[in-house]
Amino acid sequence: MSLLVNTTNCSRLSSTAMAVCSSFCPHIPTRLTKSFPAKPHSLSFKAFSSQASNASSKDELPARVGFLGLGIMGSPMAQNLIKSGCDVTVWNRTKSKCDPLISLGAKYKPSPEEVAASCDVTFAMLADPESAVAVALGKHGAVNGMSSGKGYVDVSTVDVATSKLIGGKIKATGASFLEAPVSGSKKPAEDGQLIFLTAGDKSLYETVASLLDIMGKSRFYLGEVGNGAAMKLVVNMIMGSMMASFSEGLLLTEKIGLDPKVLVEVVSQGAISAPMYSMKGPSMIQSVYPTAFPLKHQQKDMRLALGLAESVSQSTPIAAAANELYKVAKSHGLSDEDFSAVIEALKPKLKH
Ligand SMILES: NC(=O)C1=CN([C@@H]2O[C@H](COP(=O)(O)OP(=O)(O)OC[C@H]3O[C@@H](n4cnc5c(N)ncnc54)[C@H](OP(=O)(O)O)[C@@H]3O)[C@@H](O)[C@H]2O)C=CC1
Ligand SMILES: O=CCCC(=O)O
Repeated sequence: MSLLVNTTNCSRLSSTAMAVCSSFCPHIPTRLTKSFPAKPHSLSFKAFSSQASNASSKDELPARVGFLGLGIMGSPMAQNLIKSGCDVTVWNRTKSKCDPLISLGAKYKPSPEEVAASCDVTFAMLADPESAVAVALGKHGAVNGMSSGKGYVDVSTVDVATSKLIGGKIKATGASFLEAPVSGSKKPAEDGQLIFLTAGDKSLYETVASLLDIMGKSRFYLGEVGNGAAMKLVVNMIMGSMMASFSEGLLLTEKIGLDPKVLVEVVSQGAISAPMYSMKGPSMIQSVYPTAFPLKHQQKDMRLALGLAESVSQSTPIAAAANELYKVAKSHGLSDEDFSAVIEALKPKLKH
């Protein structure tokens, strides 16, 4: 059950929430208004699970926040925490991506282990299950720096088994674990408008609620570890199929002599309207794909979603067909383009 809370940004949090927020971000005075990133819309709705409605009521010690993984998503998320006054320590495999954040005031540690050891709560935003495991559990991985009283929040998109593996090892140190994959892409990450799909330790969820609210517009608490990962995969499975279907529509419109720009407009006014179509349609028509969500990650999510479906014998033929298109697009060197480049897999020159 969800409770909808009408709010604009942290400046509208309750005084209790603000007090907890400032305890996480010691440089934030109780009045937060100017410290938080501006939200693009003057009014937005925040959806919280019913259990989360008092999530900011706990009195926590001041927290040092770690952030591992500074790619398209991790960088702006960490940046929003820093801009909000949080005490943030960063690490990224490619060190140069830490530099802009260090310029903004972040501290740097040379390994996930050292970040986790020096922070109360550590977030991880990694590419895929393999990198999430490597950073959490590998040599000098975060698990080596975890102990009772600390928390690890994995916001990467991974499968249920991976999340359970990481969560289990983290919890074995006495620390808490929360999975919190996000819906929303590069721009929502920059604007602090992500949607968190969380599951795991409820106490950690409550502890980091104010931090999630800096980076996002809503958060769902879904129970035991795996539920957040699974929900995220279902959402992205739908999105991947939608994009593949939209691609077919754009190309068919053009083939029959109609203007695909008009199709985008027609779609935007009807029941199947989706921001994704209006945002990406115009550039797809021009065959340009500025990367917000890399195609390789969308294909990874289709693969993981199909595995999830297989595990419960759920038939997903549409998603399976869409996945094949993403695989074709990858095989033609489009992995690092935006996932809307899947349309290229339907063009004659790319046909096998
Ligand atoms: N982009 C989007 O719109 C969204 C993405 N997501 C998900 O968020 C996660 C991150 O996505 P995004 O930021 O776009 O991806 P990027 O590819 O931009 O960033 C991936 C991050 O993972 C790191 N990484 C990759 N492999 C390893 C490894 N073996 N060891 C250590 N670090 C590694 C990269 O480090 P390095 O810089 O050194 O390469 C980088 O920090 C993914 O799980 C994705 O599915 C979720 C919602 C939206
Ligand atoms: O995982 C990527 C999600 C992208 C989006 O929600 O727009």
